[in-house]
Amino acid sequence: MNYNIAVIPGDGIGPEIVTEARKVLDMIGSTYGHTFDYTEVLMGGCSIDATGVPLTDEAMATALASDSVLLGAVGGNVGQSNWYQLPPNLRPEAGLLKIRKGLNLFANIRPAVLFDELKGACPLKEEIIDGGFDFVVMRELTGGLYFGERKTYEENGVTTAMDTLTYNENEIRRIAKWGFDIARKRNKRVCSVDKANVLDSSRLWRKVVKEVAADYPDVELSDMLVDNCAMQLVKDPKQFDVILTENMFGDILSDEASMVTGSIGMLASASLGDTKLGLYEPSHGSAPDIAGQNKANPIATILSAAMMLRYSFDLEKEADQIEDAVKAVLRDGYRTVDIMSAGKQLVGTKEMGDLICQYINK
Ligand SMILES: NC(=O)C1=CN([C@@H]2O[C@H](COP(=O)(O)OP(=O)(O)OC[C@H]3O[C@@H](n4cnc5c(N)ncnc54)[C@H](O)[C@@H]3O)[C@@H](O)[C@H]2O)C=CC1
Ligand SMILES: CC(C)CC(=O)C(=O)O
Ligand SMILES: [Mg+2]
Repeated sequence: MNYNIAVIPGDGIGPEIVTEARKVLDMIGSTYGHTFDYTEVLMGGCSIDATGVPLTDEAMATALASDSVLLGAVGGNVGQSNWYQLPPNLRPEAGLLKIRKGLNLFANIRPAVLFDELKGACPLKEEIIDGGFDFVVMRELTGGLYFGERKTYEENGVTTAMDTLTYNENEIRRIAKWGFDIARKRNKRVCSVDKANVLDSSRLWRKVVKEVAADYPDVELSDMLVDNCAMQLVKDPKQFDVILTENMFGDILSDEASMVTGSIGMLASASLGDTKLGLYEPSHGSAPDIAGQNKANPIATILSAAMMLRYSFDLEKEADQIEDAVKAVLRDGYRTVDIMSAGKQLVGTKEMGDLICQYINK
């Protein structure tokens, strides 16, 4: 089969990690007789430099016409630049928000799995991670605070800035169904995370999630406040199967979840909607502090490419083979610097990609 993939390398480490994911896709393609045709698309800071905007209409049209989208990361240097003072629609991240909304990708799946091979890189105590853990963060992706009305205004000589967090019941219902459907294929437990003790949007969230739960009597539902969840993730990650939550809470909790798996460089992600067209990207950002140094861990992007094969193209066997190759490379002791521990062999971005390709055919 032939598949058309829109590729968005983006900024910072984006081009380096996407190169490795493409190598792995090509290796799996040549093994199974699939062809992946790539069309490169600009988004983020590189698009602003070239066109003046973070995502052009033409780039969006290319993504819409593709079978699937592979993304590295976008964004500038948080510590050292004034990027945050640009108007919201001109920040590199605005391209990402626009493409998620434009492709109607409201369901973001971020699997947090502790590979046996990486227990040494996990900061949690041995008795906590004994037996490993495997949960997913199911994050609503096109609503909430990142898409609400915002403004900065002067009143009585005082500058005030405002962001709004809005959800309607339909947006909550459709993501809740995704959460319960995924739980049904896993260990049948949904933990819905909100801030219903304070926020009206969370009170509605909790009510609608309970209504949806009535259609899934085989799935156990629990509710948890987000501050407690942040704590429980490091106290006892094994308790979770599917964490169902809104956009900003899911953004923050998934970064925390990544660290208990060993590194942010390990956490893959799939953004999906009502069609087979999905956007696949690592959960991390453009990591400007290590860009261009062959230090970035490409595994989150490579595992995201495996998710593309599974969710957009129904290529289960091929996706399994990539995941097995990643585990085998880790089992044999190869590590990028973010997951390095004593007695292991340090490799760079490119070498990690090459190793995973070699192990696909072992
Ligand atoms: N999906 C996206 O495109 C995202 C973009 N961003 C943007 O990225 C830029 C940088 O944001 P930060 O807050 O620094 O977050 P970040 O995720 O880029 O980096 C945080 C820390 O994790 C490390 N790190 C990230 N990915 C890594 C990898 N694959 N291998 C090894 N180490 C890795 C970085 O070196 C850094 O120390 C910002 O402009 C931000 O808005 C942030 C998150 C997601
Ligand atoms: C633009 C941000 C919402 C990107 C991000 O941090 C994420 O999706 O994890
Ligand atoms: Mg994030």
